[in-house]
Amino acid sequence: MAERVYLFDTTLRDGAQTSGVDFSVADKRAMAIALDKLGIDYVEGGWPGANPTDDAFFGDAPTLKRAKFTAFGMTRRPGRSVGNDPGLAALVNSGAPVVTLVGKSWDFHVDVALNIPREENIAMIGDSIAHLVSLGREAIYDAEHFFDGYKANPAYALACLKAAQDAGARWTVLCDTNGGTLPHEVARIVREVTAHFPGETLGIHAHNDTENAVANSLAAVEAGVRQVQGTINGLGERCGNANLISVIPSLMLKMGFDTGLPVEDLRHLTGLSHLLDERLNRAPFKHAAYVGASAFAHKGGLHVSAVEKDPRTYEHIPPETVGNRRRILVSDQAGRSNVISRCRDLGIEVPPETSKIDALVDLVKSREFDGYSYDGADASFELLARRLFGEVPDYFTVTSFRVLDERRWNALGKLVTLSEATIRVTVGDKQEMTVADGNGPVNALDAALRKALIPLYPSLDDIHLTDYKVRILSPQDGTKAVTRVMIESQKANGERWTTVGVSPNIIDASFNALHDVICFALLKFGG
Ligand SMILES: CC(=O)SCCNC(=O)CCNC(=O)[C@H](O)C(C)(C)COP(=O)(O)OP(=O)(O)OC[C@H]1O[C@@H](n2cnc3c(N)ncnc32)[C@H](O)[C@@H]1OP(=O)(O)O
Ligand SMILES: CC(=O)C(=O)O
Repeated sequence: MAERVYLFDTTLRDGAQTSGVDFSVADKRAMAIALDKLGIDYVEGGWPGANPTDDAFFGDAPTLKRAKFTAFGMTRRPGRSVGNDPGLAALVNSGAPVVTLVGKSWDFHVDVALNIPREENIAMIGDSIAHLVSLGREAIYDAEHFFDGYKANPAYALACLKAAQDAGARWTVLCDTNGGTLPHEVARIVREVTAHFPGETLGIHAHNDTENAVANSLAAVEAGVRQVQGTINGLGERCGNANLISVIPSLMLKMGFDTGLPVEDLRHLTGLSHLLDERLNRAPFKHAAYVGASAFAHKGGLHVSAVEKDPRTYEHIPPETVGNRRRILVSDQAGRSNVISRCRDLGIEVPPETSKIDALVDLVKSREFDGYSYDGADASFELLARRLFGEVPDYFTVTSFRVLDERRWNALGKLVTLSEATIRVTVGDKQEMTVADGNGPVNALDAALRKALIPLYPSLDDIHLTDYKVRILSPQDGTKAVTRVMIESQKANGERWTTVGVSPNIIDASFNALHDVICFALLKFGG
């Protein structure tokens, strides 16, 4: 039977120490519930007594069905009794059934950061853990800087662990607080520690300062620890903590451990990772292992050709196992297989003549050479393919446009820049000329184009531009540089699509991308 490894999530505590992260009580509640639903064993909610958010969160703690809700804090202050320590009192009063206490285990830290006798630190650990245990709490000792401490003074580091274990700690967790320990050192030290304490009482808490937090956590489990601490998406102080989104499937699928989660539930990992990004208002990291949009995205022609035959040729696991999906990209690295597969995904019927596919591959490559990028602009790729296959009607022709920008002092004595666009459009035998203002040249052009087209194609009325990105492709050319514009649009029904335009003239590049926005909308949603 597979051995059990316990999962401890500290997204809401160490994750809250990430620069730029500021959880609200509602964020904490949503994440705690999601972590519980996944089946994490311990959910550390924060540090009661440290700030009003954590006080409010613990004051009205979510009811977790499976996970043990955990409070975090530190050992008693030097020179105080446990019964007279406001920090410990806040932890006890939080009502959390489990309390994690951070305490020193590196003699250097005891000397420098606490500046107290080394025996007093050991007493602080033992007294504080015993106090919690006497009050019926499950107590966990996070041995801060354990690996650095063990390298400097193994006897002292082990004595700190012993104090916690003797006092009744359920777990003593070996922390690589500065994140500088490498996997071979973690493996060696954990093996040595398991000669003194059973692995079933030991945990690992790894920081990512050498990009090894996940590797260190897996090495520690391999060497004997049975609890892994980490965060969703690797949040945490400085470079972050071990990313549980990678740790969990690696433990289960690659190392054969039981984490208490059924393998089928790994499919929730991608959603959980995205939920955190949404709460933090961050774009998901495309290249994240297992759950990123690129984790199973195939670009090279040789890869796609083989993946089409059997995905195992270039995929370490089936993407669906973790709730992800395969993506076939089309770019200048593509061959026929990419293009055929992409067309199929987009519901484009692939013509039987290989010459048409070859023509599409050549067209994609030559447009990418000019600066287009179809990797992230599916709508422009679909239009390119369907145009080549003769499937896109001539909805409208823009015979000319003109954009004027004027910077002047207005009647109120304020400096303003005004934009105005004039556009001439032919639709069938009708000709339209419209003029519109905008808060910039692209906005004015967009407004003028819609003004001309909406009376003829009312379905365009509920389309909004949700993102507009400009990239300079030849910075060495200074202001003459070629620019690439990507526009993301959304219809009121929530559908989103991205188009691309390229030109040395930024207005022209924007117009090309806008033109595709409108053509794609007409193709998909009709007039
Ligand atoms: C490795 C880790 O990530 S541990 C978690 C770190 N997380 C945080 O610090 C976030 C939350 N922290 C806070 O809000 C605040 O630091 C508080 C409320 C906990 C404490 O605030 P303050 O009382 O103002 O103390 P401050 O933060 O300046 O310094 C920490 C104090 O704790 C002492 N201390 C540090 N570790 C320990 C420990 N394990 N046991 C007892 N005391 C400790 C320090 O020596 C220092 O004491 P001093 O004030 O006498 O110099
Ligand atoms: C406890 C903790 O966060 C650390 O030692 O890194």
